[in-house]
Amino acid sequence: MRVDGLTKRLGRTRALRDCSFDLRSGTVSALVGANGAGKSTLLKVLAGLYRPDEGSAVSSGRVSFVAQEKPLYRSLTASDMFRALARLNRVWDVRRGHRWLSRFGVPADRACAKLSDGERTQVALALALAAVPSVLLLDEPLASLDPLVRREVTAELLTEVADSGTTVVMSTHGVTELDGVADHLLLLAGGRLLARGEIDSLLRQHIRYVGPRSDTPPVGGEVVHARHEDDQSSFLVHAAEDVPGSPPAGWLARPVPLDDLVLAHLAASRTAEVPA
Ligand SMILES: Nc1ncnc2c1ncn2[C@@H]1O[C@H](COP(=O)(O)OP(=O)(O)OP(=O)(O)O)[C@@H](O)[C@H]1O
Repeated sequence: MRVDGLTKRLGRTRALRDCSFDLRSGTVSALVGANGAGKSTLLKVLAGLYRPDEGSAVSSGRVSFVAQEKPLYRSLTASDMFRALARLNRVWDVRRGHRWLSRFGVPADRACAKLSDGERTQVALALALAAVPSVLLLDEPLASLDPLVRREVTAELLTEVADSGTTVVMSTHGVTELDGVADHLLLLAGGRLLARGEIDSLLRQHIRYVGPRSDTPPVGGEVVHARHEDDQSSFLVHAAEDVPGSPPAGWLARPVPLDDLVLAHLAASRTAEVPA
């Protein structure tokens, strides 16, 4: 997947601004950002539902998209939809779809209108997987699922995509759920990509320094967050390169968990003025 200088306007809103990133096939990316940051818009451009105003977005192979609203035919059962879509798609693995539903105990012979919200999510995921996609785009797929099923769904999805080499981009507000699941992070704020890259590298490059009261951090790099007390300062620094092993004298260096890293960037983006 290659996105280059992507800008998308919706009405008078610039929902995406000059976004660029590449994703190798088989990667699993967490797409995070505040409400209105542009996550759904990015997924819709990647799915080919929106055309870029500037720049480009190219995904190779078959693309499956599970939209946030999970539109399904309410009067049809999952089995009805599997049959109908088998006729419309050249590649269609109905057994894979049914396997997913049985795994989560979702009835394939009940009209979607009579399923719970979480069960409808499972039908939407089953349809997306039955299309045997090379790229799987999921817009907040976990939102309607209970905590135990969330964990099971992410684990099962990982197994499914690892076996097939599928590239996954999944938007979410629950970053902790994707810790250990996603290998890439795409962090959007005001339509711009604030941070992106391999999660392991981002975690190595973000360090919290705690030391004597100071207006400046003890090392170079972007200050994502700073807090000052009477005789102590704390800086969360994003270094361009991996951070050296030992901190400067008088300072403690602490690793930053993924959810803290994301929250710090989101908080910083809220206070920063985003130029129109
Ligand atoms: N059809 C539309 N017309 C005009 N503006 C729109 C339209 N759809 C979305 N927007 C605006 O584009 C921006 C990005 O919206 P988007 O739905 O992509 O955000 P999001 O990150 O998915 O948010 P959420 O986490 O709340 O789902 C928002 O400011 C939103 O108000």
